[in-house]
Amino acid sequence: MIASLRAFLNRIAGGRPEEHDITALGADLDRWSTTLAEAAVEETEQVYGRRPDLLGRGQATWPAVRFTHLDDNSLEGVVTFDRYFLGRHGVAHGGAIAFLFDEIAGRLAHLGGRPMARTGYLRIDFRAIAPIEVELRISGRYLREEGRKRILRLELAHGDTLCAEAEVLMVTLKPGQR
Ligand SMILES: CCCCCCCC(=O)SCCNC(=O)CCNC(=O)[C@H](O)C(C)(C)COP(=O)(O)OP(=O)(O)OC[C@H]1O[C@@H](n2cnc3c(N)ncnc32)[C@H](O)[C@@H]1OP(=O)(O)O
Repeated sequence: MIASLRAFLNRIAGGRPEEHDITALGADLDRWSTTLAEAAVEETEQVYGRRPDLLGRGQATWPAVRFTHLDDNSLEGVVTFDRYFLGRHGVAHGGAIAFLFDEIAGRLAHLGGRPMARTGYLRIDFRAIAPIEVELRISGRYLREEGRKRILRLELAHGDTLCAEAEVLMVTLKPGQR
């Protein structure tokens, strides 16, 4: 279903359907919204975004990263921004890159069984355009750990071109902190 939803969003973003198809699609979506409302559950019970075994952790609105290497202190992977993540002129939206980086930072921060942490800052430099619909490389590693603070470095590259880099602070949550 998630793969279908991802493909659907991509088609919506890249398509210009006929008027009658737009009307029919809206009606179909409304019907499904009603059905899904009846299946609503609490956050702790939901499946969406909670399947690390699936591409994109089982959520359709996250750029689908495929990790090629994971150890306790670093990760590498590939990602393709599809049409849904277009900013303009064939280039990925900067917010999509921020979304990608925050998610990867979350993954990196919790490697090696480290305790739960949240993003304190995510400082991004956009160095070159990140084209959509081509495979890009992502990498992340620990710069240092200081008490509750984990300082991480992330990179997004197209071939030899560095598209974006970020320094991220992840802060270990205190007992009882949400
Ligand atoms: C597996 C997939 C998981 C996906 C996870 C995705 C990650 C996310 O998106 S999390 C959502 C976005 N982030 C948030 O909502 C966080 C909101 N902020 C907070 O909750 C808090 O500010 C929090 C937890 C980051 C830090 O607060 P708190 O626990 O009170 O820490 P606090 O005692 O103030 O600071 C601890 C240290 O971090 C430093 N610090 C905290 N925030 C910052 C910051 N923005 N800039 C610089 N330093 C900071 C403090 O200076 C302090 O340093 P030191 O120990 O040297 O004095």
